[in-house]
Amino acid sequence: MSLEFRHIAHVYGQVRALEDVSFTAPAGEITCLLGASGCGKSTLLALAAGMLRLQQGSILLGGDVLADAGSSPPPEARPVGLVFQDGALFPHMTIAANIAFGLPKARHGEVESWLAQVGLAGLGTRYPHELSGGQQQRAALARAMAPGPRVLLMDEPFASVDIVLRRKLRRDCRIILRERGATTVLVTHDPAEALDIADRIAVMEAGRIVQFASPQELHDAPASAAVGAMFGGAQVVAARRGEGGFVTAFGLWPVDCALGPLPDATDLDLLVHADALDLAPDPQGLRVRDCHAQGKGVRVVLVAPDGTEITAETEKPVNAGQRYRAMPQAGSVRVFARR
Ligand SMILES: Nc1ncnc2c1ncn2[C@@H]1O[C@H](COP(=O)(O)OP(=O)(O)OP(=O)(O)O)[C@@H](O)[C@H]1O
Repeated sequence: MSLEFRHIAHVYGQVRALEDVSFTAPAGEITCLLGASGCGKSTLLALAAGMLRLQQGSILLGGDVLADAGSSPPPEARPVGLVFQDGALFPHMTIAANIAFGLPKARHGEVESWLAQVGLAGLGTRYPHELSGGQQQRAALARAMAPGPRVLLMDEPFASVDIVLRRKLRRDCRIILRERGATTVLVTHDPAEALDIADRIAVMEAGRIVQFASPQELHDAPASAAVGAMFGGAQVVAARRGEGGFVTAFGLWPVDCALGPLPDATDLDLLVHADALDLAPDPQGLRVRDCHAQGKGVRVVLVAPDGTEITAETEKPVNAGQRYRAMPQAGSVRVFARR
């Protein structure tokens, strides 16, 4: 069952948290709301959950109105499951009792199979404080999913778990959610997490959706330089269209470094991947500020005379005492009109 947001706007007093947000989380898929702190992700989720009343717009579940400005059913009247950052298990109940909580008595026999599904077989008699953070989150996931909600809303569900376990947990979680066919909306501020778990990503900026696309589409065709820079080592370089190329703080870059059509604008943002920059010694070039071997390659931070920095990735360490020219490879730079 799809979850559709239509023209949602929300204010807290003078603060405009959401402005004309419209998108559809497709049935059975995982949709991530991704954006910096304060962009409105949690507000959107709280509106869907019924923890906030809708002020403007409507939310539809499977094509039927779930809530609008005239009617906003409370959370318990909505067919949605909720998972929050801290898991929020009931501390005085065992894990099994937590999972059984939302189930009718006749279905309590299903608890064991839920424990097994989330990798907690044999731990049902423990209390939440007797589990690790990751185990608690998995129990919270099982508790939210056991009643079979048509929609699952998750706000930073892996935030309290360490980075190694987090990766495993979200991959397990993706498999369980996809197998169950739950329509999921998950809030995160971490682009890597969104890429790892989502079928679709709604990228938010200051209360608006700036792009709604699959991870592949975001990688191949970001809507702006800022969106592109969120994913995978790319950086934004300010430039001006000039005679023979792009005038940047790092020198003149030839037009053939551009990928795809050029926008009809003078002020530009260039999206450049660190590993697409070639460095060549140049006494008039950029100063090396840092050179850090990371195992796979070497990260080199260079500084232009005006203090602007750029990062390159090279195979071998550079000479920190030398100056270098940084030149993007042909066809490696996406060019956007500056907004
Ligand atoms: N109860 C509130 N009263 C006033 N302003 C609020 C309230 N809740 C949120 N805001 C403001 O609304 C905007 C959106 O907040 P929201 O919590 O939805 O963002 P977010 O993207 O989820 O942020 P974070 O990642 O930090 O949780 C922010 O400017 C925030 O300061």
